[in-house]
Amino acid sequence: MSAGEQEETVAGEQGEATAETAEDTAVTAGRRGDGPVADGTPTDGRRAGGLRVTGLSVVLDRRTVLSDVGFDVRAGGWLAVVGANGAGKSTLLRAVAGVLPHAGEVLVDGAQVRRLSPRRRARLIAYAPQSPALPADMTVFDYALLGRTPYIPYFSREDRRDREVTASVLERLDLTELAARRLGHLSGGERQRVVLARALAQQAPVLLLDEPTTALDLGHQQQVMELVDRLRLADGLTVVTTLHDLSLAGQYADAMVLVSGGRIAAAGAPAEVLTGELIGEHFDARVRVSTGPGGRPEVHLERP
Ligand SMILES: Nc1ncnc2c1ncn2[C@@H]1O[C@H](COP(=O)(O)OP(=O)(O)OP(=O)(O)O)[C@@H](O)[C@H]1O
Repeated sequence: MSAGEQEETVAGEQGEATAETAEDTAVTAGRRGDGPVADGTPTDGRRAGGLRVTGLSVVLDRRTVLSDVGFDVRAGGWLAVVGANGAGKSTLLRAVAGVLPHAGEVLVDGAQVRRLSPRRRARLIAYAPQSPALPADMTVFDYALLGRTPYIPYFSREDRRDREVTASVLERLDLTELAARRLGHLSGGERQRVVLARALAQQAPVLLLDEPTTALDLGHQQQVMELVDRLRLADGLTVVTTLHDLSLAGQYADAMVLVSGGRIAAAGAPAEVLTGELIGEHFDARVRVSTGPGGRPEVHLERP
């Protein structure tokens, strides 16, 4: 049984089914059925990889950790989820990934994810957790190959294409040299890239990444973010990622939600969310926000 299955379920009533009118797609964060749209364009949640989350609530250990969270991400959009420690970001990603019991709805291309078999769901949503327990004796290649499981028929083994996809992902993440290495013998940053490799090998249209860069050196941070962005632009991948590095989030995401106390406190374009005022209020930090290339916000810590 997974950790998610052991955790306590469900707050509040079930969320509504997908909304279909223009009014229903209005950009009003935190209301059931509403939410920001990754590029400011309304989405009907029915295009390839379009993600809609409505009325998402999670109770853990009798405590409401997420309350009535809603947002839309257009197919091919990149939504960054930001917020202070304990705000509920990882919980949000885990609920969307379907590994945590929740109230509310998650829709991909209009389909209610909770109604799909785990196998069908895994073909739609790939999730790279922050620091999963890894089997120490498994090789890097075999672990990344697990991403192909939803495509391998029951009672069969992977085929040549599964191995090719896996090898190609490892190469793009600088992991080819480590393919035969046991997971127990990797550094923190190498482990993090292997977890990402497994998610990418899944080739799902929606990719959820929980803090994908925390253990990475600068070069590998850039490599991972650029790779994800290239996949997004080339294949229309829809990306949702939590990120503590607000400038990095502002550089890559085209929409942002700020989570605070389990609710969405602000939502919109990065420049609308990454303001000195909002960061001061929700992170208890003093910062200066400047405008970088392309008008994207850059956040600098300032000594009080
Ligand atoms: N199994 C659990 N039982 C009870 N409370 C939990 C459980 N898991 C997480 N929480 C609580 O839920 C809240 C949200 O946790 P979550 O991990 O989603 O925060 P986060 O925003 O991702 O934080 P961080 O930035 O530190 O990673 C926290 O207060 C945490 O202590």
